Amino acid sequence: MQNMEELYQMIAERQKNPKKGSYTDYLFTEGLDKILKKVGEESTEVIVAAKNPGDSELVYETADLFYHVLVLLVQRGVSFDQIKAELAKREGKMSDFKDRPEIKNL
Ligand SMILES: N=c1c2ncn([C@@H]3O[C@H](COP(=O)(O)OP(=O)(O)OP(=O)(O)O)[C@@H](O)[C@H]3O)c2ncn1[C@@H]1O[C@H](COP(=O)(O)O)[C@@H](O)[C@H]1O
Repeated sequence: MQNMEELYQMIAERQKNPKKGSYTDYLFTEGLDKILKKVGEESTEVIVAAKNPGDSELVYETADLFYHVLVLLVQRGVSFDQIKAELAKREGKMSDFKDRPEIKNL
């Protein structure tokens, strides 16, 4: 079983030591524009899958999107720890959203 952090490390390893013929290597070779196109494409596929009945397509497309976002982070040099730190900063802080003026006016 591969968690997100392990997958990130695997992708980073592919960038450091390219494995010819691997899809990840193909993305890094093509570069940022290609990776961004894939993130956009996979995002659209998640949206369409979410509108369709059943979970399997949504699960499949979400896994594709997560993978491509991780490739993007590695390509841009953003570490997994940076994402974890950002999420940790939010922990317990988002519950006060109801006190925001724009929410009160709803
Ligand atoms: N999690 C993934 C993963 N998710 C999706 N994909 C690839 O993403 C692509 C998405 O399919 P598409 O039809 O949209 O794209 P495509 O037609 O193949 O490619 P394009 O011509 O559109 O670029 C498929 O080729 C999938 O194989 C992934 N490729 C690799 N991984 C993991 O990445 C790690 C490294 O794998 P390698 O790159 O194979 O070494 C391994 O742990 C893999 O499990």
